Amino acid sequence: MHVTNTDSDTKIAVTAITGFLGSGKTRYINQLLQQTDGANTVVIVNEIGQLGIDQASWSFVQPSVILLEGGCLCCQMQGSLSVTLQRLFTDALARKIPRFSQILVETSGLADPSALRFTLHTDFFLKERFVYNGCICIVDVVNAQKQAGFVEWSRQLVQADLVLLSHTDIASDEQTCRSVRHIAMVTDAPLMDIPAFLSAHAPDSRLRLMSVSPMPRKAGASMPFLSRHLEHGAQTSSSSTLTNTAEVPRQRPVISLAPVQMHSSIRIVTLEFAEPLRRSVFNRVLERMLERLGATLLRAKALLRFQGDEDAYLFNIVHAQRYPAQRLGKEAQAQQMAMVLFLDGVTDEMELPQSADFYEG
Ligand SMILES: Nc1nc2c(ncn2[C@@H]2O[C@H](COP(=O)(O)OP(=O)(O)OP(=O)(O)O)[C@@H](O)[C@H]2O)c(=O)[nH]1
Repeated sequence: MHVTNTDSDTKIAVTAITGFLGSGKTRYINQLLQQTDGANTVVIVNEIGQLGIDQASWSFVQPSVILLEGGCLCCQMQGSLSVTLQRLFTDALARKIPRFSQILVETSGLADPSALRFTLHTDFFLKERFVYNGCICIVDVVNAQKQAGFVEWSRQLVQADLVLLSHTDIASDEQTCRSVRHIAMVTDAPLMDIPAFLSAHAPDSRLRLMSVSPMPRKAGASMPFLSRHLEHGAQTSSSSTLTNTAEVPRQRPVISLAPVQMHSSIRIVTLEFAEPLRRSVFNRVLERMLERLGATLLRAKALLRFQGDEDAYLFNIVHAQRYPAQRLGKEAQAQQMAMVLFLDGVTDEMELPQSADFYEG
């Protein structure tokens, strides 16, 4: 990572936050924004094969989140990223949205983050106005051994300027040591565990660590600030949205994605649910599904509602680890219910889960 003073003083800093499926990117950015003045920051979240599931967990923290969904940054979404960055710049210039000094791009768990750098360096408009500020790669030390076999894991790590270790609170010392040794074989980027990183740096110096020089914030500028995009129906492409669910949740369009997509060897299955589920049936079917999928399941995420309950819930599963469901606020009420599964090693004989399974149980 090398940023000249001139660049970092005058251009908007763009930082890639990468890491394999379920490594903890969303959680890390949430923590970072809670501890810093997120008002000068825009977050762009790239999701592959998902229906705004990450956006649901975002809307708690701050609404300056833009979702690029339906494909991967390194494959289908590069054009949408350019358009989104251009649009942000011109809207801030025209004072349609408050000024911001940095952008965090959360890549999908399968993306090659070099696509971001490439886009910023090759697009003339972007090159003049934005500066690549480096790449933070989050590595889950509990699952690093399993994930290191995937080319995506190494590609992300190779691009890292800083490696942050997640799940150290639940990892054994042995798991952490082995993961650190493995990481060191791929990159010589500095490495820290996330709690240590967050507590060791005051918010300002944390931003500077990635060579960001925060610009003074316009007095009175406050979030939420992206509603204009919605008012003008600003969609960057048919498969991406520029949206602010916290402010106008019901305007978010429902997008139907291909139910099965591939990314290298990984199969991405999206299940959509039209009606709230019965909790007991869901739990039973989920257990059965996890057992049946076994080691083929790399990651599952779901945003669901249940009969007799107004709230929506976010479910996170990483390999065999099922995290406690997270109750979401009212903002998530209008969001499409969906479950996304990332599978590896699926054979043709294997029956893929269907949304109907969760109603029949
Ligand atoms: N105990 C613990 N749980 C964590 C940690 N980091 C993430 N998690 C949990 O792991 C699950 C996945 O975390 P996310 O932040 O959604 O991961 P992600 O990298 O954004 O996931 P994808 O976008 O699907 O690749 C969530 O339930 C998190 O709360 C950590 O350091 N410790």
